[in-house]
Amino acid sequence: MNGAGQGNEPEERPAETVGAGGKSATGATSGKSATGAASATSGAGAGRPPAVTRRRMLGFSGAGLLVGAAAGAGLDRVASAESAGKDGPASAGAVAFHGPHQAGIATPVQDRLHFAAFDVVTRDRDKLVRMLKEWTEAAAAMTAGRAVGAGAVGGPAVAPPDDTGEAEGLPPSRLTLTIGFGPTLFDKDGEDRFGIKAKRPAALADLPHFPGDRLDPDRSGGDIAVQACADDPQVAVHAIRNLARIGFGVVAVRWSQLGFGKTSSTTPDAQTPRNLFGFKDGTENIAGDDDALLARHVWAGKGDGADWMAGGSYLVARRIRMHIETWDRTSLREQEDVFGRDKGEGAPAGARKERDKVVLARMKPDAHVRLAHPDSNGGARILRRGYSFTDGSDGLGRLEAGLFFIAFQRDPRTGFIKIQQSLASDAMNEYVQHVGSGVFACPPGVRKGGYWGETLFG
Ligand SMILES: C=CC1=C(C)c2cc3[nH]c(cc4nc(cc5[nH]c(cc1n2)c(C)c5CCC(=O)O)C(CCC(=O)O)=C4C)c(C)c3C=C
Ligand SMILES: [Fe+2]
Repeated sequence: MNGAGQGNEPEERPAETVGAGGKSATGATSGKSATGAASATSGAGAGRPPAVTRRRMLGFSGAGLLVGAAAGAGLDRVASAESAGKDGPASAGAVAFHGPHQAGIATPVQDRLHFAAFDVVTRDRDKLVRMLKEWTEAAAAMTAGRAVGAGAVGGPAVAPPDDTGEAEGLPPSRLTLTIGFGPTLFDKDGEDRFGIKAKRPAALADLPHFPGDRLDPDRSGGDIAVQACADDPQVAVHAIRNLARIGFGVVAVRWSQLGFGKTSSTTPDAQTPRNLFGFKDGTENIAGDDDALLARHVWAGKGDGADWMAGGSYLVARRIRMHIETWDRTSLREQEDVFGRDKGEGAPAGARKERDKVVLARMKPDAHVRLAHPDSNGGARILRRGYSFTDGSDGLGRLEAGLFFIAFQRDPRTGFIKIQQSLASDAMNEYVQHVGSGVFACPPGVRKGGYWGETLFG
């Protein structure tokens, strides 16, 4: 993966490396940095391995960290030279925030997710835009491994800190923040709260009811969604928490979801991850550096009917409960028939290796892969970026576990909706239930000096 698909330009940022004892490369252990910004060397980061830390890193040129468009070979090399910690070079890297497309779509998938859907609680368009600008500044800082504003301890003692502080001392962890706008932002019960109703893309259609859906309204919808992905859950949670704090009075969290163990990747050369059914998941996903497939199936284009979305993409999220106890009492043969791939290797039915040619006719007619395959859906393809979740148990001795399915596409009507309609006869339906849902228009990437949603509101 070389980041070509993402297209975000490399950024060069000065960075400060901190030793295990909390002593910075400048020799300072606490107090003000060269720019006067405060930095704390104890607390969350104490005792952690040397790493590029998320603190005030301005004005320091001694230990430059090149942050690339994606955590490709070049980035990893620099990160390992400057900042490899116990989690390895990849987790120390930063992913560029600015560029033609938002990061978090075609960029390599990180290990952890914190997804949050917000309701806008004001009717004041100016306030909303102001918040989006503040969010953008905070997002650019956090993804680069810096604290928000004056940081956790850099502001006046009489005011709440600009940054909540729990990510102090942690590396950027490849944090990406991806924003999307839901249908209700444009039109809530017929009301045009922010003067953007006419700009609602036809592709941002409400998802229809699918057979078997048991959607919880408290885990569905939302005016704005933010997908935070990182290799460290604390970094992802810190990002969402700080955006929610900044947005107080303008937005309120409607629902959120934590995820672990990515179930698809955008880097086919890496080992394919497994889902909670124990199967390799993401084998046939769109690769993050496949510019032709991304242009055709993932990025919205200028001629697609909503100019402000050109370079953006549509995110569909589904909280899918997996009845793993039932699954675990199912024979191996039945499990493999359900998917049409074998469990050990991930090979398609009748083949030996994961990447062997798929012959749909060798699969059961109701096999998941057969029904989801482009040949069964008029060529439809989506980029999957889902995560497993477990949210405790349900009081009936069952784990509340499943897949938080996320897919990006150029148009949900010809992407997710088309495929999900085919999956009505999926053998897997006996073992899963869709309990949450959302669809969001993710605008193009942010130019330097711009803000999230500028093409829509500007
Ligand atoms: C509507 C889209 C899809 C939903 C919802 C979905 C749920 C879901 N999938 C798995 C596990 C696997 N899916 C696999 C392949 C696959 N799935 C979809 C779409 C949806 N899945 C597509 C488009 C594909 C690729 C089909 C192809 O081109 O061959 C696989 C096989 C390996 C792979 O290619 O990824 C597995 C395994 C679960 C567990 C799940 C809901 C809980
Ligand atoms: Fe699937």
